[in-house]
Amino acid sequence: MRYAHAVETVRKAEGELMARLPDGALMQRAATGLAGVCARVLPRVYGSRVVLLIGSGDNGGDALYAGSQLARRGAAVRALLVGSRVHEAGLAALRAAGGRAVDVPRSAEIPAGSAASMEVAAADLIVDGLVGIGGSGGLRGPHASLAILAGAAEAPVVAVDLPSGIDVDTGAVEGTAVRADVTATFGTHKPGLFVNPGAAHAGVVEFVDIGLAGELPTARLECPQAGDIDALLPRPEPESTKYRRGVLGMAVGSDRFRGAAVLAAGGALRGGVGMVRYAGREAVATEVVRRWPEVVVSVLDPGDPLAGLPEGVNAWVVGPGRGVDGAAAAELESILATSAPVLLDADAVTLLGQRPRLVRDRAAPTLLTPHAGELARLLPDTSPREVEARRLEHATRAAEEYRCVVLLKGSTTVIAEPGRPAAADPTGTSLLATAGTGDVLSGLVGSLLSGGLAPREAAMCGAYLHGLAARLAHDGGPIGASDLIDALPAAIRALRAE
Ligand SMILES: NC(=O)C1=CN([C@@H]2O[C@H](COP(=O)(O)OP(=O)(O)OC[C@H]3O[C@@H](n4cnc5c(N)ncnc54)[C@H](O)[C@@H]3O)[C@@H](O)[C@H]2O)[C@@H](O)CC1
Ligand SMILES: [K+]
Repeated sequence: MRYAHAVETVRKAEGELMARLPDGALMQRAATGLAGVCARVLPRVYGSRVVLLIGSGDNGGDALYAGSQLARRGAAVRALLVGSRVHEAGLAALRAAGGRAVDVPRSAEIPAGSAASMEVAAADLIVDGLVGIGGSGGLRGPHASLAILAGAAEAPVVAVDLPSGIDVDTGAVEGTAVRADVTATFGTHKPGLFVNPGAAHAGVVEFVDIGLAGELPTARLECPQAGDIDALLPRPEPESTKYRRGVLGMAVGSDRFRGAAVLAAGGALRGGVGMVRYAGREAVATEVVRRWPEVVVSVLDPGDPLAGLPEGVNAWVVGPGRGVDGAAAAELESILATSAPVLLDADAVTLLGQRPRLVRDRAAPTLLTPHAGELARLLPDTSPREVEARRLEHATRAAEEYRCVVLLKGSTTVIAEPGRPAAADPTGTSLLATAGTGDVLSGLVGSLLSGGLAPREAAMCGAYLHGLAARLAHDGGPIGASDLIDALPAAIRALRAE
């Protein structure tokens, strides 16, 4: 598991650790780790041209000390000083090691042909020490110009602690931010490194241990790795039966959206469910069985559909392609009245917006799996764009307001549960942005719920496998939701191999 802590927590932990260590010891640890990351990114250190972008805080100090270590190993190191101040001891160390510093004019624009722009263009490696956890908002003035120059340069960019300009606690990017190839982060991960758009600016994140672990409380955000998912995933045991492995009820699809039912059932079957019990109209049930003969169907009578809902299931998936009419609302209410865990997706999430108490007052576990548009409907005065820009914040708010677990789908899938650290899925990919992939996810997560995982853990495992399956299914061309289903067994096998 990778753990991320909010800025306030990092500062407190660093303060406590610093009080017990000699002056400057933490910065030396950070700088040594950073220099090691830089040395691995460069084909060779000796003779390389390294350009440091230096702001006025300790983030610049880390970069200056790391630069001094690289200079001692024979790199030609230039520091571009852009802040109103500079970390003096770091600068002295760089100079003593043979590095040079150039003052960048404080004007907003850095003209082409200026010394700074030529240094950046000719670099073999660019180190972003503009701002770290002390940053606020998008980059301003010459900081922004340097970030843009670094983005246009050929050289790889290593960010110090985090890419300057991303919001550390949320991953929001409001204005200009550095785009890094590698981020060397100190002491603990920061939430913005795991959540887009911040995550996309961070590149590969390398953790540098500065001995902070003992000072840190419970994480704000967790990012599961293959081994965590493997450990959580229910496995069939010798005494397993189809009932013990889980019976999943599915109220999905409609005459208009038959494919949603077929895809959701496929996601469930390949997720390892013991049995799928599909409930729906005859035409849909026929399609489901044609594609998946192992599904047991309950054909619902249009005159009295609630009477036909199967009993004895140990989790439900409701909503994809089901519609938002009165019958769908009555069905949702009836399923939420059971004591089984229920996953609500798509139309069921939309219906919930008008009836929040259905979930709020529920004793049994409930999991919502909206995309940004659906989540926006659950929160008054919130637009889908706002949800996309600050995913973690909005998923957390919805989980608290509806007192349930929320998996927010999208560019980074995040999972929130009141009183627990949020989780960010690391496998997401834009390959998943096609019709029907959400239906597959609902079935997959439903199968894990029916297998006995709690909603938060089922959501974490489902999101991870869903993204991994997309990556495995991809062989250069586009993929569809059906390909994801086919790739799920390989994704589960790959967990063990990783
Ligand atoms: N506190 C500690 O114990 C340690 C801190 N370390 C480093 O110190 C960093 C934090 O240092 P600081 O607290 O000095 O703060 P930063 O170096 O992150 O930046 C603060 C400075 O940047 C300016 N600034 C903020 N937002 C800006 C924006 N959007 N555009 C332009 N300028 C902006 C501020 O005016 C301020 O002068 C960490 O990220 C890490 O790199 C490490 O050395 C490890 C130890
Ligand atoms: K930085």
